[in-house]
Amino acid sequence: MNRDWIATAGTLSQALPYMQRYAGATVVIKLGGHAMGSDEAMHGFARDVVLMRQVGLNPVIVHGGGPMINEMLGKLDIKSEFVNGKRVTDQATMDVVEMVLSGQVNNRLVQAICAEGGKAVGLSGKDANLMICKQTHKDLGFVGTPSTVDPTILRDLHAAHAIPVIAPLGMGREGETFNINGDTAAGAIAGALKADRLLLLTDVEGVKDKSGEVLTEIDPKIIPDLIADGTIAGGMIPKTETALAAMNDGVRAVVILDGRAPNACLLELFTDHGAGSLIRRPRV
Ligand SMILES: Nc1ncnc2c1ncn2[C@@H]1O[C@H](COP(=O)(O)OP(=O)(O)O)[C@@H](O)[C@H]1O
Ligand SMILES: CC(=O)N[C@@H](CCC(=O)OP(=O)(O)O)C(=O)O
Repeated sequence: MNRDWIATAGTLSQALPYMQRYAGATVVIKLGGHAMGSDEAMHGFARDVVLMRQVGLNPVIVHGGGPMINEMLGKLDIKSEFVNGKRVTDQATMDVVEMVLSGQVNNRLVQAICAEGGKAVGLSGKDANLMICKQTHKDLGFVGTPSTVDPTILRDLHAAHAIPVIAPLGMGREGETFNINGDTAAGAIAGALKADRLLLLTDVEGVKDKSGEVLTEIDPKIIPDLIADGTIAGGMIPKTETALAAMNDGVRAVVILDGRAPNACLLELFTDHGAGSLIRRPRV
């Protein structure tokens, strides 16, 4: 039993009503490469996911791995560049991306969740036609945007009490392999599942305003203005755009939070104060 977070949360009695409220809920969690830096962080995350499953939630994990891909490309002396947060992906780069995401990062995360007592099953967007992609933009090469998402396999895995762990890769109609930005993949999967929550775990506490304060709740209507005036920039743009697209597809709420903080997901889901920046339609 994971007791650390109970100490942080205050009391178990505070958490219980939230656990009951979320019983049966689908929660898609995107774990970015920066948030899974150390083995300790990965195992801490794995423990939280196992506890979620034990109290009756249906977690779906989508991972990134940008820093790990960079490291391998560096070793192989392959240069890489990003345009608007997306990696320009030629065939040689695609081969490395697939090897690192499916062969290394996915396997390690599956292993960590299994070691903590969960039944994790690793797959990529290619498995069971989970994500069929179209090319995002010619200039980016093999970068894909999911055009058809079939979440049947994820429902089957939940019925078997398993925890799906997904590498952000997809298949093209011509049999190509596409590299999908991790946030985009998580948003597409959350939308297809009409998830109750999409948690985007990153390396900052949340979305910050101009003065650097974390915005604990954001009305989706103001996000385009925050992007236009430069308050939201860089890697936070795809995250907030993913949040808007996922909510459009029927996801109830999205939270952007610090994945490096201990018990981040549990504190978000099972405490009064939550964590990070909550994006949802204001109640009327
Ligand atoms: N308004 C903002 N609030 C918080 N972070 C922001 C904001 N605008 C830009 N950022 C940047 O976005 C980064 C998160 O995006 P990214 O590095 O792509 O994360 P990840 O690798 O976890 O997917 C933060 O580290 C921060 O530098
Ligand atoms: C198209 C594109 O940019 N794909 C990403 C996929 C991994 C990812 O998203 O990793 P993080 O979440 O750790 O940033 C990449 O090649 O780096």
